[in-house]
Amino acid sequence: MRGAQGLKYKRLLVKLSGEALMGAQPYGIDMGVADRLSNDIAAAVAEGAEIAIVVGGGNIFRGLSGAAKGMDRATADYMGMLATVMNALALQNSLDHRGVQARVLSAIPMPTVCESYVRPKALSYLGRGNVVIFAAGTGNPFFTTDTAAVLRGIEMNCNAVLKATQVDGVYSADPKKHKDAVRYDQLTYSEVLAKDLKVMDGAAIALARDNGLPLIVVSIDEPGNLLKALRGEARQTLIEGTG
Ligand SMILES: Nc1ncnc2c1ncn2[C@@H]1O[C@H](COP(=O)(O)OP(=O)(O)O)[C@@H](O)[C@H]1O
Ligand SMILES: O=c1ccn([C@@H]2O[C@H](COP(=O)(O)OP(=O)(O)O)[C@@H](O)[C@H]2O)c(=O)[nH]1
Repeated sequence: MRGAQGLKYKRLLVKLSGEALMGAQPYGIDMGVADRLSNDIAAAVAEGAEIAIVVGGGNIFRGLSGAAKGMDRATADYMGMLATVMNALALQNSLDHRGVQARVLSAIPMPTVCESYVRPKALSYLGRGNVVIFAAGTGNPFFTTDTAAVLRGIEMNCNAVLKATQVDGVYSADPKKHKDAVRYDQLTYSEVLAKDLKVMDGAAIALARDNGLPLIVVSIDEPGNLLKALRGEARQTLIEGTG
């Protein structure tokens, strides 16, 4: 039975970093982690939420690392975007096994592998309760999947973008390196940019600010956090507003 009562956000864009899918492994996809994330997504869909996902590719290939080894940055970035497609297919497969219909839409057309991104098609799938997984980032080199998440979040009329990460919010400094870092419950976009808080890249924050799209940063290590975030009950940092 679908009904979105009690949800603060009905339509959410979830950004999953490639590293989230890696689990404790040094590289690649841990299907156990993909399955745990799928359980959270399935629970959210069962509550009537409309879930769109942008997956990263950092567990397989990052353009910047390729460029550091002497590749052309644009070529390396295309390889990074292809890595996101692999992650998207793994996640789709995992959702499929839970009876959740998920569609992979790629910003780089590859018709024998998955569907291509077409905005009205994506909107129609979301309206029908399908999970939509956006692959290949924005389709352009020199961008990140964080920026792709905000872009698709705006295009899909999402109520917010939720960045599912390894920390439980935005801190005054990287909490993995600074034990005394302070966690914020709420920040404005301008504060994140002015303090240079590196939880999402500046292009993504500026795009969200210019379009008034709220950003939520939560930990994915805690099972059930997605549903809590949709209800507005998760331990998180909310980025919105002016000032
Ligand atoms: N000010 C900050 N607040 C929170 N996390 C931060 C901050 N600065 C750096 N980080 C780091 O950013 C990481 C989250 O970014 P994420 O996008 O998940 O990683 P990736 O680099 O794989 O895209 C956290 O694991 C944390 O260690
Ligand atoms: O619009 C985009 C999105 C991603 N990428 C490339 O894909 C890689 C993987 O994405 P990202 O680093 O954002 O993944 P995450 O950190 O979320 O795992 C990046 O390093 C870039 O090389 C790109 O070129 N354009």
